[in-house]
Amino acid sequence: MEIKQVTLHTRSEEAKQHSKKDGVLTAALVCRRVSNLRSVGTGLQCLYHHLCLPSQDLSDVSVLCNYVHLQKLQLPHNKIKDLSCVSHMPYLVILDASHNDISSFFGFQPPKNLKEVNFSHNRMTNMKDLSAFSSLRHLDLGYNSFSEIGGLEQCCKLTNLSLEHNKISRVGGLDRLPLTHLCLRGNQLERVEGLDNLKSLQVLDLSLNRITTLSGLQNLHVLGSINLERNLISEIQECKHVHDLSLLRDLNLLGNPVQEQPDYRLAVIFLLQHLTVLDKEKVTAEEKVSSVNKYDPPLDVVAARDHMTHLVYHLMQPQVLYDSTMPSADSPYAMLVLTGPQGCGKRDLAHRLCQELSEYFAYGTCHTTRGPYVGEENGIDYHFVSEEDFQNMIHMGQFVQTVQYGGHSYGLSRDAIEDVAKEGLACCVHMELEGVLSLKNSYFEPRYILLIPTQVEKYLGHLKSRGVYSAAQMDAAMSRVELYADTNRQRLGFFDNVIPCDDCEEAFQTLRHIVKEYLVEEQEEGENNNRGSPDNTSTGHKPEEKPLSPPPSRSGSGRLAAHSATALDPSDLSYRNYFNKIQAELRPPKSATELASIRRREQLVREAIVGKSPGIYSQLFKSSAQTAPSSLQNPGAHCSEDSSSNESRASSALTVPSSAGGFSSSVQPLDMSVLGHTLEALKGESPGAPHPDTDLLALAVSPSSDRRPGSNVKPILPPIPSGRKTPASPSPAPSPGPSPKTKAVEEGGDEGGEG
Ligand SMILES: Nc1ncnc2c1ncn2[C@@H]1O[C@H](COP(=O)(O)OP(=O)(O)OP(=O)(O)O)[C@@H](O)[C@H]1O
Repeated sequence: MEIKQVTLHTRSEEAKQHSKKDGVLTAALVCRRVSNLRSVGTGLQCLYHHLCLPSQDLSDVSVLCNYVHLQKLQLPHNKIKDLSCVSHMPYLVILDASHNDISSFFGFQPPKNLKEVNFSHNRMTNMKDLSAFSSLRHLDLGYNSFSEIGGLEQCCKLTNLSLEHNKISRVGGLDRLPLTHLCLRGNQLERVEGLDNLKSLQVLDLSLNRITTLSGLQNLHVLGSINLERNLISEIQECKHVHDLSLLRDLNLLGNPVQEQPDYRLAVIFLLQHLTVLDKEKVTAEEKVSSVNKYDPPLDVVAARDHMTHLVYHLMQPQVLYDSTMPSADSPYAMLVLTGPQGCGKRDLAHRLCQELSEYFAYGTCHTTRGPYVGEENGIDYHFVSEEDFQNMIHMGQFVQTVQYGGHSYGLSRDAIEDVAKEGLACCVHMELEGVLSLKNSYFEPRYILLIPTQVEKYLGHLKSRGVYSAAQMDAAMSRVELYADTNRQRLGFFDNVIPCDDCEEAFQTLRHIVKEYLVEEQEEGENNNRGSPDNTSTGHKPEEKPLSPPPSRSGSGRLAAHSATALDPSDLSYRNYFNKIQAELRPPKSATELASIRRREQLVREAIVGKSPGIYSQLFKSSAQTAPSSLQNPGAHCSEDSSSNESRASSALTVPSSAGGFSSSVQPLDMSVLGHTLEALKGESPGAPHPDTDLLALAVSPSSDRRPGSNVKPILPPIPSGRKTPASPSPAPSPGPSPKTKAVEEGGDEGGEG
């Protein structure tokens, strides 16, 4: 057996010597750089089949004419101009001549099995007919100076073609090629054309061009990845051209003007629901859910929205639709909010109140990302959750409001309120001022009671005695007392009552008294409209404690002897009715919105019962003109009650103003218009509304003034409520004479009262 070339030397040294010989490749160097020894012909002879000579400064490789058996030739990063030696290599399969000085396009006789050619980074300008190279599968012609594509028509096996970074302004001549991968990155394309018949195309790179539309891609049904980074696509509606590409998983629109569109990512994710990667970022399950909830909310999400507009849970449950023993179906939830600076004792008071008046109140357990303090119990004091779970809940739209406090997130979930409401009770929660501001912008209308420390030393002592706060935390808490006092001073009626909380027991007695006043007041069915002086400060000195009389049928006395509902039997129907009445009375009268909303909900439930549900996507974008409320774009815009117009109140339902303490909410405001459309679509009563069968995309992507999906469609909003005017609700606790320790607070109250 004869072995023609043997390589036993240190290759790097040899390479250096030969590179100095004017770039002429010698047999000796070849001899040292060949590899892949294999037998040929009769099997009596062995030859090397591969030659690899990168970065050798070679300009003359004519010696290779003698190496007829080469199958793989790699000569990248040299200075080669002439590759005619390849004409003598009939068995060549792979040729890499990238990064050379070659200007002649395929300037050699065709090796009949040539499958892969890399001519990138050369000096070629014109493509010529390659019909003699019919075995070609991979062809890389990137970084040359081609301005036109041509000569590939007969390359019937060509699957991978790269023409990146050339000067191509028009695509043509690729018809019917079996291309699976095509790269036209960095050319001068202004539109997608000439690709229509590439039925096998899976990966398309059109980045770094000047393309303005995705039209031209719609027939590429097996396309899985499109890179359009840094083009000129400016409209989300362009996605309609790739909407039917069911295998599309990866789309890159980075660096396009469309990125500036509001809600760009959610809208694209909604339109292209098969995407797993958008703009090089994985599409998360939360994003998919959020996008569907936003643009095509299922019935339960519509129901959740209704909660925000005071629609009622019970109506969604046909079995309780006409259950008269349930809390009044058309009433919103009752809520009591205790607010005040951290550590002022409001949480203990809330727990105690719920314990003592358990027939009326239950504690609304919030979620938090902070860890439990010693003695705290999960599910009782808080639902202690991870940051990730908290974020997930936000994405799923489960929170009514959230705030950041002391580096942790806190949130009140709809479930927390509903769980209490399902028991037929009013929900008692505690929260910081930012939470109150958030609720004030929602359709919840709780009673707000401010608990405020008036004696610095006592408050500090209390904070210290808890043994859980750092000095910085205590400073932060102390510094916020003035914020609360200021708010009370400057915003008349902002809090329904103010209770000094220096003494816990006294504060509790006052709180209980106030709450009882609420209940008595409501029981008297408006007979007693005098809910106290304009000064909302209460001290617990009760001028007279009014008994809360049970209905006449009830007897006995309990813990709250004069008025205790523990004496009542909750399973007793008359008790329930009595209770419902009180609970209904606790709430302000229904607004026009509530009534309209309730009517729509009833209609929706009726439709649902008879099996009629809105078709998928029927709400998509029909109403999206309103999908980015101003509050979303400008979260601080609605921090003042006074500045909120009715409409902005509606749309900024869950926004936490940033001005008060710099907190912000992560919960997206709800899109009221979606609700309106959903219901109108169901009822078919909206003359201007598109029919559910109307082409989704036509609706979704029509040109719009504000460039929002579907914003061309006039939204139908439910009527905007006037909302309860807090100042109109007088304080239930008559103001006794000022005591010295409440002076600071009362000064504010007096001011307000005079105002
Ligand atoms: N959902 C919420 N929205 C707004 N504020 C909240 C919410 N949940 C809790 N908070 C408030 O965040 C602050 C920090 O809560 P944390 O439970 O850590 O306080 P704390 O040290 O136990 O004090 P406190 O006894 O006042 O609750 C408290 O003032 C609490 O009332």
